[in-house]
Amino acid sequence: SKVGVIGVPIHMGQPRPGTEHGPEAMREGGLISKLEGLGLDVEDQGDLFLEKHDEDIHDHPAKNVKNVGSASSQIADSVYNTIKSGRTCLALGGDHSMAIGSIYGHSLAEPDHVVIWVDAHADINTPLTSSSGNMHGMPLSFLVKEVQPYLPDIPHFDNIKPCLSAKNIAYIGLRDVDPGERYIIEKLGIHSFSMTEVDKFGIKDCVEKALHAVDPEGNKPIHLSFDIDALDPSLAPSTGTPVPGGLSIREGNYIAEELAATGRLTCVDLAEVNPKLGNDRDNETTVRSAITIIQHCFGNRRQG
Ligand SMILES: CN[C@](CCCC[B-](O)(O)O)(CCN1CCCCC1)C(=O)O
Ligand SMILES: [Mn+2]
Ligand SMILES: [Mn+2]
Ligand SMILES: [Mn+2]
Repeated sequence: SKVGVIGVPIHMGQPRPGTEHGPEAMREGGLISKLEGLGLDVEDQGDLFLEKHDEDIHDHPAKNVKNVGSASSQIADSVYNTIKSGRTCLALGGDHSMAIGSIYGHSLAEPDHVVIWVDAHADINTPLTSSSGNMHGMPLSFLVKEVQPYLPDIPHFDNIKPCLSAKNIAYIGLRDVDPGERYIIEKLGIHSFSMTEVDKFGIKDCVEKALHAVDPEGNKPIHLSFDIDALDPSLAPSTGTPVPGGLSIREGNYIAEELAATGRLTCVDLAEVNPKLGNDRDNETTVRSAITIIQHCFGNRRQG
């Protein structure tokens, strides 16, 4: 099958420089040849050239809205075009604000797609519920229709429209959720399999329940937004917001294999790899984990 790889060198959604080097780190780790080794037709589109802007709004609760808004439009165009060309899209981050554009672009091509969000965090703060103002903690709030009444005006996001229903999202791996996010998740009934559920039910049941919850008929295109910090920090130390007690590589691989097995995985984000954090060994470990997850999203199976 055909894959289109897009580098998304964005870091403005969070304060720690380095996520803009995530795509190149994954390429240097051999990602493209490993995907080709799976027999895939891989088109590496290189990194998006994200326009740089001087921020013109300084009193907004969200930081860098102009740069993130501009990047989101560019990402959406690129993801849309990739999917419309008949390729599964692989978007390499870059911080998780990249998902605003990747999910919106996916929804333009496949309006009824569902989202599996694998992350230590819920990333659904609004600018008003966020205590940090960092937009990598907000992407889903920009996309979920039911949250819109709670959002303040957000300049520079005119091109991004809410495109998701709460019932079409499921979380796996949560273990650091802010109060405002918890309120939104409960109020909207967003399906959530935190590390508690992973421990309680095991990963097989969590994946099965998550998929059934968002797509009971098993016929919708799937968007996997995978934040590398979903994995245990021992597996992904080079990331900006690590939280102990994360997914094992076996659990991460299992999620990827099961989504791949549906044959409906249409867009994959791999977010929050920051090669500037930690030492070389930490970088290698993190990049290797990211590549392993991606390989299992695209057909590699532990059974052979
Ligand atoms: C949990 N929410 C955080 C982290 C967002 C992580 C984004 B991701 O893309 O990596 O998942 C953290 C907010 N906390 C900061 C420290 C004090 C308590 C709140 C936020 O800044 O909104
Ligand atoms: Mn920078
Ligand atoms: Mn996270
Ligand atoms: Mn995230």
